[in-house]
Amino acid sequence: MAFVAVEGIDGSGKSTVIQLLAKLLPKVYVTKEPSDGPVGRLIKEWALKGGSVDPHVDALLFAADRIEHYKREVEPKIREGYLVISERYVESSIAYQGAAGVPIDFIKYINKLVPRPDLTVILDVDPEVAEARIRRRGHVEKYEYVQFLRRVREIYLTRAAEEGHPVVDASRSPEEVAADVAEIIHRSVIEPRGRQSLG
Ligand SMILES: Nc1ncnc2c1ncn2[C@@H]1O[C@H](COP(=O)(O)OP(=O)(O)O)[C@@H](O)[C@H]1O
Ligand SMILES: Cc1cn([C@H]2C[C@H](O)[C@@H](COP(=O)(O)OP(=O)(O)O)O2)c(=O)[nH]c1=O
Repeated sequence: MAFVAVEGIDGSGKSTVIQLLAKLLPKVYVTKEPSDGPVGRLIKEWALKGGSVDPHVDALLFAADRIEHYKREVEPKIREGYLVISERYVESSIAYQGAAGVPIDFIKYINKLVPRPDLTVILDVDPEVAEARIRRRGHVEKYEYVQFLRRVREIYLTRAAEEGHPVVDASRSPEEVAADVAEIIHRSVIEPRGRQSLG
């Protein structure tokens, strides 16, 4: 049916909001990157724990995981008629590996093998707020430090302006954020498909 990517820095509330979206929208299939596949596991067990010496390696691994994720999981579920919502997709690589110094043209090029989503929504929150939320959650990972997340946020917002991605204020309650995101998905993804099927 359609494919939506929900993006934002760690602690912006993606997982929390996506769980609420699954209750607000029809026939939702939830997935995420890095995936649970072999490349995704390598990323989580090695790259994100500081194993990789160069962020280009991270970009390549995330791109490889994404191709596998899209072809094995996302594409089949779209064909089965689901509204597939992925927590993170290409914009995460552009924002995070871009902030780590990898040229954005390189990141775009290695992600050419997967299609653009029907919609990308950016959850936006001050990195200090996000960091405080993460601290309450527990483990902090390689890419989760405030000054780094400030650069990640800037790239997300630049990309949103360039590509027309809607940006949602994620500093509010999960319910308010989820209601806004659901309305955006309804307006730009679900309703246009309803009109198409009406001919
Ligand atoms: N809107 C919110 N307001 C306050 N706390 C939140 C909000 N959304 C999520 N949290 C909390 O912040 C932490 C990170 O949320 P999570 O959904 O895991 O973020 P992400 O998936 O973007 O890293 C969790 O402990 C969660 O309960
Ligand atoms: C998908 C993706 C994630 N990341 C980073 C963002 C996060 O800090 C980290 C893990 O993603 P995260 O959403 O935090 O997964 P989990 O909740 O399982 O820890 O990977 C990239 O740097 N590039 C990417 O392309």
